[in-house]
Amino acid sequence: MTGVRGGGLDDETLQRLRSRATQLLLKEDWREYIAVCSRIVDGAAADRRVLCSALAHRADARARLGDSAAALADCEAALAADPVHLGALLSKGKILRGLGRYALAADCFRAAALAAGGGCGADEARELFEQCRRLEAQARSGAVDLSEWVLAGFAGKCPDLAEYVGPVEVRRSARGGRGVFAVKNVEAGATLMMAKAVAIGRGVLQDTTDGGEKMVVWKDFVDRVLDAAEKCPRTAALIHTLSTGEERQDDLVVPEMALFRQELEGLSLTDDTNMVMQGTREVLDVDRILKVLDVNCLTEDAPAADVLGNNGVVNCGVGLWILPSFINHSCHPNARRTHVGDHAIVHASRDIKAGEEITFPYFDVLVPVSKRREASRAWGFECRCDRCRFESEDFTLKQEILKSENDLVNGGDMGALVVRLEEKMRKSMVKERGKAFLRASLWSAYSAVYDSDKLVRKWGRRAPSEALVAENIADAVGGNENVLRAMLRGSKDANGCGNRLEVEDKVVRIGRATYGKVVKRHAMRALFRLTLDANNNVKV
Ligand SMILES: C[S@@+](CC[C@H](N)C(=O)[O-])C[C@H]1O[C@@H](n2cnc3c(N)ncnc32)[C@H](O)[C@@H]1O
Repeated sequence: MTGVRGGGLDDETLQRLRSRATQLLLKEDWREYIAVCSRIVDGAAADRRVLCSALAHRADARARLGDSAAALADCEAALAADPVHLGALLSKGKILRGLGRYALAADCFRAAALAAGGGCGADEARELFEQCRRLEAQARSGAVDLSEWVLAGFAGKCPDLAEYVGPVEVRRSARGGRGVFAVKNVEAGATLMMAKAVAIGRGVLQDTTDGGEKMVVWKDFVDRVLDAAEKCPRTAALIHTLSTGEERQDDLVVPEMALFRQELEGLSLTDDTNMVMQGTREVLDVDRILKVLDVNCLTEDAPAADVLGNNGVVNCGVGLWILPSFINHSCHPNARRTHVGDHAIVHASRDIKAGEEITFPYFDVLVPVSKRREASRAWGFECRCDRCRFESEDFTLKQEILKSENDLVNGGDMGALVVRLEEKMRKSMVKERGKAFLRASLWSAYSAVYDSDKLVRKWGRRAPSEALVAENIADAVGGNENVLRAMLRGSKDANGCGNRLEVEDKVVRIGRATYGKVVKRHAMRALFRLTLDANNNVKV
C-alpha cells in the first residue's frame, strides 16, 4: 500500500512529480517547474520536509524569472515552517544578494553554513557569505580593484560588483532639469557611482550588420526593461523618476538620494519618496517607459565609455542605468564610465570640486564646435557649456576658428592649419584652458600631423609636441582614450613634458583619468598596450 502524505499526495504521486520537476529543471522550463512545485506545495502541507524543499525550489525558479517578491515570500514560508532549512536559507540569501541587500544576504549564508554543519552545502554557504561581505564593503566604500582580472586578460567570469552611490547628489541643474553634483572634492580617477543595469540588450554584430539586427537587440532590451518594471515595484519607482523628455524642465522632481541606495528598507523616506514608491505601478505604462528609454539609454560604445572584458568582440550594447541617467552632457566633461558586465562604473576623468556638476560627453567632443552643436541638437538640446560659449563667443578667435573648421572639412595640409592656429593663440595670449578647448576641437588636424612622418618632418619644429598637446587637452577635457594614446606615443620624445619619470607619471595620471582607479598602476600597463593596439577610429 502506498503512503499518503498529510495534504493528500501519496508517495507514488510525489515521486512522479519530483521526476517531472527534475526533467523541467534540466530543460530550464521555469514556468512549468513552478507549476509542478506548486502541486507539491499544495499537496504536502503536513510534511514539513517536503513542503520546505518544494517552496525553496519554487523560490529559485521564481527568482530566475525575476519575480523576487514572490520568491522571497516562498523562502519566508519555508523558513516559518523550518527556520534552519538549508535550501530556503541559500535561496533567500541569493535573492537578497541579487537585490543588493548584501548584509541581509550575508546573514542568510551565515545561518546556512551553520545549518549545513560540515555537510553538503557548507562550502557553498561559506563562499557566498564571504562574497556578500566583500560586496557589502564595496557598496559602502566603492573600493574595487579590477587589476587581477585585467592582468589575466579578462579571463573567466567578470568580477562581482556591488552598487555604490559615491559623493554625489541629484540637484537642479543650471543646464535645465536635474543633474548630478559632487558633494565633496574628488580626484581624477575616483569612483563616483557604480550602477547595475535595469536591463541590457547586447548583440554580437558583424561589421556589416544592417539596422535590422540592431532593432532585434533593441526590442529584446525593451522587453527586459518592461519585465523588470512589472516584477519589481522598486525598479518601476526608479524608472518613474527619469525624464520622458516631455516634461517642462521646472516640473522635473529632484529625487531623494535614498531612493538610489539599495538598503532602502530600514531608511526613513519622506512622504514624497514613499508616494513615488507606491504610486508608480499605476502610472508607469509602456508608452511612458519607451519615452524614458529614448532619453536615458546609454550605449556601451558611446564616447566616454570603456568596455572591459569583451575581448575585442564587436558588441552592440545598450542599457538603462538609473543614477547615471541623471548625468548631463558637457563638451568640457569631467567624468567617464567603464562597463564591467552589467555594471556601469562612473569615475572622475579630471579633478572635480565640491558643488561642481558631474558631466560626461554624450557624443564625440574632439570635434569642432559646429559639429558638436549639430550633435546636441540631434539630442534635443543646445549645449551651452563653457567650452561651447568660449568657442562661439570669443571675438578675436572667431575668424580663425571658422577658417580652421573650413580647412578641416576641405582637407589640405593639416600641419599648416595647426601651425597657423598655434600662432594665432600665441599672439592672442589664449590661456592654457582656451588652448586645450581649441586643440580638442581641431584634434583631427593635430592627430593627422602626428600620424604622418612626412608632416612631422615638415612641421614638427613649429607644432607643439604630441605629448604636450595630449597633456593640455587631458587637463581641460579629461582623460580619454584618444588623448591617452597620443600621450603614450608622444611620451617617447616628450619634449617640453619633463624628464622620463615626470613623463611616466603624466602617462599614469591620464591613464587613471581614462580608466579610473579601479585599475591599479601595475595593471594599467596592460590597458596601455590595448589602447595602443586599438585601431585608430576608437571612440573618445
Ligand atoms: C539622460 S538625461 C539627463 C538628466 C536630465 N537632465 C533630467 O533632468 O532627467 C538627458 C536629457 O537631459 C538634458 N540635457 C543633458 N545635457 C544637457 C545639456 N548640456 N544642456 C541642456 N540639456 C541637457 C536633455 O534634455 C537630454 O535629453
